[in-house]
Amino acid sequence: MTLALTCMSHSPLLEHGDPPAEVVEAVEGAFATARAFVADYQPTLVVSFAPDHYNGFFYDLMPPFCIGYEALGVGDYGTTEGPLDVPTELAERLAQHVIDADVDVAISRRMEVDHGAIQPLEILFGGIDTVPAIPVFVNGVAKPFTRMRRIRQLGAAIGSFLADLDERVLLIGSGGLSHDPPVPQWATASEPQRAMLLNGRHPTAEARDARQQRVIETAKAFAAGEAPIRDLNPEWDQAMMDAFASGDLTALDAMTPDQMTADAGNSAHEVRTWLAAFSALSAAGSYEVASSFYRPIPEYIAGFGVVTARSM
Ligand SMILES: O=C(O)CCC(=O)/C=C/C=C(\O)C(=O)O
Ligand SMILES: [Fe+2]
Repeated sequence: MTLALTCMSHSPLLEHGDPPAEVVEAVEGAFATARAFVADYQPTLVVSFAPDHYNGFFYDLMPPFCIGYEALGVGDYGTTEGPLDVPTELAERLAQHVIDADVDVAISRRMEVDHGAIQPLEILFGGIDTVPAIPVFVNGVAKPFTRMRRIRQLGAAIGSFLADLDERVLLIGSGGLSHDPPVPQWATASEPQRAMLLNGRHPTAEARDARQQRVIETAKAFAAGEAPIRDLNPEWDQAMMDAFASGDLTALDAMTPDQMTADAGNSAHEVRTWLAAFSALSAAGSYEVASSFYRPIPEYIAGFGVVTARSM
């Protein structure tokens, strides 16, 4: 019936990075604003668009997007491990609706989700099973990428289902604007990294720690100006946020995956979750942005944004 939205960057460095206190305070303030927006809206259902970082989806079978009928947090970077409260029958109806709308979405009856899906739930709701939530995986790190038009169509199909429900639905889009954290790329990966990208499910504690430590060390080097990764791109980020706020999402159809990578980094494709969420929101009619926060934060390797919006 009504739709609202929170899109936010996530970062494995939220608990492991060390930005200046003033920056941490500003980010906490943006989270508090989003929390108040959500508390005021009182959602009865969450639909969460999130990427994965080779914790739940691997190159042995990599869909562009996937609806979870059941889901489990894997517990990476200190996030909560265990089941989300997924309304399975509703998720099944959602997937059927999306497929009927000519978007051939994958489904999972046991979706494993990582910090990308879990951090917003923890930040906004204080836990991963405090509100019914349907997770929708949107590939944001693993080539090949769909065109942005396709993400807009996915969001529209999901939004048209949600807009007819007798529920107060909060849409979440999780992930970066510009950023290029050290997620291995198949083309340049070592053999051990390729084995992880292919099927690295359920790593040992030591293997997970080694992966995580590499990200933490890269963030320190990046903040010192010494990491071989792409710079943040605040102009690109602001243009994306302006486009989402404008309500004209078709303007983003012209973007190409290669240019997005070149402009804003390998993980800038996570912004697809924002497009899916805004496109779903627009299915309920015009919308307005209620709050908007942005900071380029090298210590988090992120052009870091937090936006809330609601249909009018
Ligand atoms: O384990 C690996 O090697 C992958 C690294 C990783 O998970 C990095 C994640 C970074 C983000 O989620 C981000 O900045 O959006
Ligand atoms: Fe990410």
